[in-house]
Amino acid sequence: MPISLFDLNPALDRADLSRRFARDRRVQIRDVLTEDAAAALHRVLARDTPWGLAWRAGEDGPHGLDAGEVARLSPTERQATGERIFRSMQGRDYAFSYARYPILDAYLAKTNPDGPHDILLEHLNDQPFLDLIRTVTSIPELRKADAQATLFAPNQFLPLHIDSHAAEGWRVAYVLSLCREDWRPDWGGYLQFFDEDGDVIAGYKPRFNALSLFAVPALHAVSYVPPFAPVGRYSITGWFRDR
Ligand SMILES: O=C(O)CCC(=O)C(=O)O
Ligand SMILES: [Fe+2]
Repeated sequence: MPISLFDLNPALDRADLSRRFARDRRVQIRDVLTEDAAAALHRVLARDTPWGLAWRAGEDGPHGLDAGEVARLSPTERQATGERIFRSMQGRDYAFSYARYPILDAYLAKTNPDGPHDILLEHLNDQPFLDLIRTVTSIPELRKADAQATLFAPNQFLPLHIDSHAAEGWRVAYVLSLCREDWRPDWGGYLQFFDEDGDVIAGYKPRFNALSLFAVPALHAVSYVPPFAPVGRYSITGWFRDR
């Protein structure tokens, strides 16, 4: 029998998770999948995902490059992009940089029909998973999820923002973290939550097989991954929507 990419851990304490989400508007579900499913999904990210690049530097962007476009960037273009991002963050402009593979876009464009990313997207939108999320969040209207694979490599980051797309039906953001078990806190890449004064009120370390959920809008960021971190802040992320 092929290994499933998405078997939920049957032992989750849904009542406890739901109490925590109601209290904090966020919760992290550790060991959300079975060990085998999480390992299979990690292999898809580490071996079978054609990573593109998402970046922005102030008014320049957001840009979404696919893997082929990234491969064709000249060293001069790479350096110029890095400098633009650097200057934006030195000042007050918004910028970001991370590797990504847009799973929903690829599904709709039939880029790799019935490939592992398509199967994953179907599981994310299947009743067992949506039921878990509806129960934990107590939002019965949640009806679908989009998805992208993301990889924050050294020197990448996603600064403070709020996911302000409520008008498009975004209700709950999710990050399924699929990193090494022994991620060192000093390697950055935390999903951090902030108060209005800029103080960090919570932060989730990159983990293997942990699903973070939070109601949006909310002030959050992915902290900078320093040059000495190993490549590997892998996740599947997106939003659960009510329409
Ligand atoms: O990867 C994460 O931890 C969060 C990603 C995020 O905030 C976003 O894509 O809007
Ligand atoms: Fe976000």
